[in-house]
Amino acid sequence: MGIILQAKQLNKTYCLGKDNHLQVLNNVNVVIERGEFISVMGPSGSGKSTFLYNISGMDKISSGSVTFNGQEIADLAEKELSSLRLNKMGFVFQQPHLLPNLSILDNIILSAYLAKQSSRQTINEKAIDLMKKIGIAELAHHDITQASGGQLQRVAICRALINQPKMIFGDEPTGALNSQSAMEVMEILANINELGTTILLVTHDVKIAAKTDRVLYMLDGSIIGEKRIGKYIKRHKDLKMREKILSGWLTEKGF
Ligand SMILES: Nc1ncnc2c1ncn2[C@@H]1O[C@H](COP(=O)(O)OP(=O)(O)OP(=O)(O)O)[C@@H](O)[C@H]1O
Repeated sequence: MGIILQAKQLNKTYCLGKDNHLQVLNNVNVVIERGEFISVMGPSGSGKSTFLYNISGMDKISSGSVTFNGQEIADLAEKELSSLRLNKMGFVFQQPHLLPNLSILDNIILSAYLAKQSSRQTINEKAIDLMKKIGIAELAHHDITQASGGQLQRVAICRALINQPKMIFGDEPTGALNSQSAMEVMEILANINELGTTILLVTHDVKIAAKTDRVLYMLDGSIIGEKRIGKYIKRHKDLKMREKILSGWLTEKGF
């Protein structure tokens, strides 16, 4: 398998003004193996999103080290970093952030055009294929106003997958969805992970975390514990047991 991402002594401090600094990440160490499906939990304000932005190169670390695919992110020039995010990483946020003047298909293929990896025809075929797998092929030529929240989040997942990333980062990807759509999106992410893509997502929801292999618990900018629950096997009884184990563990942590 091997390591895809490693953070060592990662610190992030925001400057709020003269002599006013806020340390949000505090000596965070983490090793993520290829193919893992990880969730990050913890109270509001504990630093989960900041952690995600700093390990994915979306924000600049203050000190320490983050390596992705063996490459030190802080050593990359802005152009190399953009290329890394475009070609090797996929992002899904709480809101899909789609462009309103483009069709759903064009929203999905835009980053593939920017990546310039394949011809226009190949990209279109790949996008349609992805949309079929994710159950939204009929929406290809629709406007984004013609789709539901759950469908738009599937569009965002297709967009994140179009350049075949090594790893997907999700910041509350199911946070704005009703429980049924949230579970459907989680099934899609679990299937993507089964095919080998590493996934890390931030969530407040035990039901979401119960479908991941390992849960990191963040408090006051540090990872203070982790729970390995292994690969999710799609059996209802098994899921209930995983939720129960996780809930007990989170209660111990004071969540
Ligand atoms: N750009 C910024 N400038 C200054 N402070 C920030 C910035 N971004 C985040 N913070 C602060 O960092 C702390 C951690 O925020 P972060 O969003 O990472 O927490 P979180 O655990 O993801 O919270 P939530 O669960 O509510 O989304 C908070 O105190 C927040 O106010």
